[in-house]
Amino acid sequence: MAAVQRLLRAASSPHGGAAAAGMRRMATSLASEQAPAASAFPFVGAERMRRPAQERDVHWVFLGCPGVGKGTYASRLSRLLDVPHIATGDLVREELASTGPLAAQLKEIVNQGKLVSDEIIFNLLSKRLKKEEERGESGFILDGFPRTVNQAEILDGVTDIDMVVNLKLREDVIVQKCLGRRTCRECGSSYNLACIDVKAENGLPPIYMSPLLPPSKCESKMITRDDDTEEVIRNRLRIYNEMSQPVEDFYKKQGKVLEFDLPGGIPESWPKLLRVLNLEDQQELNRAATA
Ligand SMILES: Nc1ncnc2c1ncn2[C@@H]1O[C@H](COP(=O)(O)OP(=O)(O)O)[C@@H](O)[C@H]1O
Repeated sequence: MAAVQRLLRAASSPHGGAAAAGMRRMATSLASEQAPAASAFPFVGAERMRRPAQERDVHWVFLGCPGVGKGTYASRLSRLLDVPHIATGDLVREELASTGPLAAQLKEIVNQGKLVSDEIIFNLLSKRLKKEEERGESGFILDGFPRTVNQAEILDGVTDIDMVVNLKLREDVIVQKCLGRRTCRECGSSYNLACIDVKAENGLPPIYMSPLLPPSKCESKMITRDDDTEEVIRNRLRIYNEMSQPVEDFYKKQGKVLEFDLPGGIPESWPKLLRVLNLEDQQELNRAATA
């Protein structure tokens, strides 16, 4: 983890761009600190999953269009496996909500649905990883990062990503889901007011997703993200297809991508995801431990 951090710090330094070649060299020298390369789909080994989180060393990436549900499933898996869920969008929003020097600059970029610079992202990420190291945490489930091939290459230079889960959902549903997203301004819980019920068409399956309504304590405190307007959502989808789709191809070439078509809302999708990840046993073990 320290190696990942040092590299991300180097990438976010003012000389980061010019130091690309140096970064590669650094990555090579840091390689000796890394664990031996994992097989493409280590999660299929149930034994590995039964080991404590420190030994399991989960290094996963969640890809997928804005609003597809990366945060929902990545955070559930992070609780199940006891590894940190690191969402760069959350790091950006924390910075936005602060009085830090970056806040005004970030607001303009994010509210237009554009990507913030790699330098800023590496900076935020390296601060987050430093906290993780101080807390003695290990492993990660990354959500919203990498979003460009450049980010993927830098990450690839320093750490071995075991698996990339690519969540997929039809675009018309994604727009409805983003428009329905709400967060409680007090406790930070996420909800969705959209009731999605679309028929099968043009070879696409029907899909039903019930709304995820807030409990009464949160009802009057719902807020909508400034970048969840239809215009900005469509812009984010366009930018995703242009900048982040190539990241899928980057990892596909490495044989690390698990494609996951969401069959519906959480009640339908979560058990299916656990099944394909071979994690049903883990859920049972956690239940037994907390019973
Ligand atoms: N890896 C990244 N690279 C560049 N910009 C990012 C990255 N992660 C998040 N952002 C910025 O934060 C915004 C919100 O990100 P996120 O919460 O992941 O949104 P989404 O719902 O679009 O997946 C993005 O639109 C972008 O401006």
